[in-house]
Amino acid sequence: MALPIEDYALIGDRGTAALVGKDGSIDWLCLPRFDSPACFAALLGTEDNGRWLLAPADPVTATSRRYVDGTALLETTFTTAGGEVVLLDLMPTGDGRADVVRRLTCTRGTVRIRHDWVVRTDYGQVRPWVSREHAYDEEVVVAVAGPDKLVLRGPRLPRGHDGHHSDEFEMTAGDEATFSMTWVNSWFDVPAPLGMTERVAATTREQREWSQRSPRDVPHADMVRRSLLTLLLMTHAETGGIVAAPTTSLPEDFGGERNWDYRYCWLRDAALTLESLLGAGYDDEALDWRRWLLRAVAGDPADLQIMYTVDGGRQLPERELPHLPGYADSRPVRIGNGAVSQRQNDVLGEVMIALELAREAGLAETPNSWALQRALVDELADHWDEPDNGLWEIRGPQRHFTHSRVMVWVAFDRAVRAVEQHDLPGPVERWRELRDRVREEILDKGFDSTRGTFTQHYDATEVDASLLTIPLVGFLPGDDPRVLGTIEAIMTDLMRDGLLLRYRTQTGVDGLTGDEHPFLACSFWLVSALASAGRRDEAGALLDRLCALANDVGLLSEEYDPAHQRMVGNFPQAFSHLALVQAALALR
Ligand SMILES: OC[C@H]1O[C@H](O[C@H]2O[C@H](CO)[C@@H](O)[C@H](O)[C@H]2O)[C@H](O)[C@@H](O)[C@@H]1O
Repeated sequence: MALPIEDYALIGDRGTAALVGKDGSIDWLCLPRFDSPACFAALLGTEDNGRWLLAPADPVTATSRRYVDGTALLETTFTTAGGEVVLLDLMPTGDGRADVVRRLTCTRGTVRIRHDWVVRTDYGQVRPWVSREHAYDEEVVVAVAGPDKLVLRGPRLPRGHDGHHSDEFEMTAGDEATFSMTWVNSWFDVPAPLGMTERVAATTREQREWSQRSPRDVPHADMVRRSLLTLLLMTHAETGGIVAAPTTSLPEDFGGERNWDYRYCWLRDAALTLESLLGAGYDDEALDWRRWLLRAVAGDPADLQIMYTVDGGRQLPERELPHLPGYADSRPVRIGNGAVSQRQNDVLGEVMIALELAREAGLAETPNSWALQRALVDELADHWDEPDNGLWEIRGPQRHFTHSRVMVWVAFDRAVRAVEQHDLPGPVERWRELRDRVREEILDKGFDSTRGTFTQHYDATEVDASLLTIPLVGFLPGDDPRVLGTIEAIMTDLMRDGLLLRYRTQTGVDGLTGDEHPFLACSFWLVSALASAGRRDEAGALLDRLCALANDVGLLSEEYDPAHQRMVGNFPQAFSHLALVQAALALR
């Protein structure tokens, strides 16, 4: 049985990432890429679906964790009656390899350690062939199945029984034991051992240098730093693609069907991530992502997808994995994502905002980069009035979602500004005319003058938390009475225990069964909207409360269940962390 979501921490090498539990077990790891099949999938099943445990065998009386300052190196300290042992977990970056390093150091007394290495490839389903081999003057344990080869190294290698490789050994104060696991394709030889000391030092240095550039003149500067570093870990180093989260199917509703695969690059989430990185002064990342975008979207603008694989691939068909029982029995476990074929009209607006910010940060347009934006805006100009599935990717009927309409306005607005302010070529008269038309339409059909609020879609009287972005994208000023009315209506209708729901599921708008919990990004948007309305004290108090919801190492999932005080949904979630950064910047 997996731990509560908040009991996990993230380590990663910017190619993939792992979740390490407070109990010393790595319960989720896909190798070599975020969206590769998992070789440790206990998170969505049992330890027999694969995990790697290193922890005291004796009862643990206390556990504490922290990231080594400014890095994603995780340190877990276990105390037992007999002593104390510190477990350092990391995935070295920057060398193009896929390694996990786990170093145990006994700091006090004597501690008996339990080691359990259970590899199950293909999302916890396939038992590999495991053998001992000699390579590079040492004995190693090698697990092979299909395309995967996993090589375990260490001072004491575990022995096989019942599909597990296990061991127990004693450590006394001053002892150190370092284990590593390396993935290669099965047709390659066992790779050379890692230059451990040098790679650990280099990873520490790289991450520290990067995170030291994070802004300090913002509230919750440490949380902002951790969020930015978490977003960096979700950015694929080689391709520049940014995943929405490193997990699949952590449920939005425990025991329910709202279980989705987030290990892909949504244009919306990636553009918003980039906006927060640029806002925090990280300009270099914009170039990598723009290159990613140009490659992913290349071709006919009519073929634009709302999400891609991290290398820009277009195929991510949704399917279920019946062999996994799911986190807390939440079935089905899904891989791939059916939302890929949806129409979501907000996406281009998000992309145009991010690219405008990049331009303003000094990233010059190339002929290709502007030609692409122009082609996409022209394509939108031919379809701007069509209904869509909205940013929440509802699986019910398509609608004219007010948020999507506002983002259509944004797309035309940023295109007009590119011509007016950056001298880029384009049919500015047509874009201006469409921008003004969609604006009038929104104010006419998306606003309920009786209640004084914008509405979820043109046929609804319901509100939706996405409307909080209206002042943030510049559609109306933050102190406009229509914005203030919308903030009030959202706080009245969607607040649950001080946190915001995205929308009320009871209307059936999303075409799904079950309910969901407050969506953390929406509460961060409320912070930003309150700040733009001049209500900075209220905004600051809400930001304090939201930051306090992060787990002990500063990570947030997608949603939060205030009644049971637990995290819900995929973890850690870029949407939550990027919105945290933007909220803190709004209160700078
Ligand atoms: O709630 C239904 C939808 O949930 C997922 O989408 C959510 O996550 C996306 C990635 O962070 C985000 O872009 C979107 O705005 C969220 O609603 C899921 O991926 C969808 O398939 C699902 O329909």
